[in-house]
Amino acid sequence: MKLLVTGGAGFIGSAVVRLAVARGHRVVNLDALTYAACLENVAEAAESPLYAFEKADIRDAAALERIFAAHAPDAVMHLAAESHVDRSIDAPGDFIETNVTGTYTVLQAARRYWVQAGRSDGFRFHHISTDEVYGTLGATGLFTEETPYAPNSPYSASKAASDHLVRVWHETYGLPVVLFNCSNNYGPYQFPEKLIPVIILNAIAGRPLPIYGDGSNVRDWLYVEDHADALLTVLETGAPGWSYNIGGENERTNLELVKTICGILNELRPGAEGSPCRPDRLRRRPPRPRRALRNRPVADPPRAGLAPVGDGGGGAAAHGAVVSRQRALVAPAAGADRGRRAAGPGGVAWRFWSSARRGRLRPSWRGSGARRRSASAGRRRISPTRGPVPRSSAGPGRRR
Ligand SMILES: Cc1cn([C@H]2C[C@H](O)[C@@H](COP(=O)(O)OP(=O)(O)O[C@H]3O[C@H](CO)[C@@H](O)[C@H](O)[C@H]3O)O2)c(=O)[nH]c1=O
Repeated sequence: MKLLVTGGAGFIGSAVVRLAVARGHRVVNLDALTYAACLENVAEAAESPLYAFEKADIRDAAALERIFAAHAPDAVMHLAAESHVDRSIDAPGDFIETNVTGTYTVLQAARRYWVQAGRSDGFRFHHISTDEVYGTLGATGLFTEETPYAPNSPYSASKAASDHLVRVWHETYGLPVVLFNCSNNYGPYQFPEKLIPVIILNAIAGRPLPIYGDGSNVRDWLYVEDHADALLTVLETGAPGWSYNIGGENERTNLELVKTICGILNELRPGAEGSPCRPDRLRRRPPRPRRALRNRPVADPPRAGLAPVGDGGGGAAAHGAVVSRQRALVAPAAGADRGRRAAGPGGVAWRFWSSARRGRLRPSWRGSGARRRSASAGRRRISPTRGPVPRSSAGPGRRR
């Protein structure tokens, strides 16, 4: 397949580009190279004849038209976005511009191209969004694809708006779209403004470790390469008009996560100057506005399946790279036939498997108990008017 990946020099986008090229897809990386993007993130893939780069802004309709015509992609994977919640609180304008106007402009360009190319059924527009659109979880439960949208920050409101635009380009114009909402990604090349790279870099440098509130907010952590794997898998097997939640089934409070990272760093650099990472380095920061705190005890040891890669040198390690030990796999639902039936015609239900927590492979899906409302996994049909709507569950968790 030939993929047009917007934001392919960013954190999640570059993981998609690297994996897609490694799997033999042709990839056009479209990126404006704003502050959080870096072509080093795709240096390996860029050596491949399968790879091409186009520097462009997703709000530039003329550039998009040229790029669609020049490369004739089979699918768009739209990841270009402003993504940092804190920045959106300080300066929301860029988020509206890039995430809303930008997504609209890409949708229009994709639609025009798709119509001119004869409205191929095989074309796909994949929109990669966030579980932030669902807002705040209670002390129990998980987000599902049917959770009502309740964004709490300018960032999440802009992503919610973009999700609605994508859905409507399917409803109104028939564009074959698929929508993804993921939990917190971590892994190589993450820009050091998010929690994990901030903590790693500060700890190594002997600086204070900033924790918002009392650190009891809970996040579900998804290894970025597992996320890329899920996105490419659904690209090959998923049906248009559906949305999928993607999570790592790996919930930790922020405080537990920070302590885990400290523990790992202390093992790796015992007695080194600037280390060890001590609790007295924790610095409480005021909680971010409009973010309720939830305190939910997590039973398992707070190791979080994280292990560092690299030696603190350049590349990934410079951004505080971590790699998941549990290596959550995207696998067809146990009893793939049952999964297929649950998901509806042409679709496959996916579950996330994890060896985390008890050190062995086990399904992170725990069946159709009270927390999970049905046996169909992690997706919902966007358009209820175009076919049966499977009951859905298996969304990532998010508690603040
Ligand atoms: C940067 C930073 C964050 N935090 C807290 C705030 C949150 O409760 C938690 C994670 O913060 P962040 O790493 O900024 O990520 P968060 O706000 O959850 O949003 C992320 O996760 C979302 C997916 O849920 C993505 O859509 C966003 O693009 C991404 O930024 O850690 C701290 O306590 N200290 C910090 O220095």
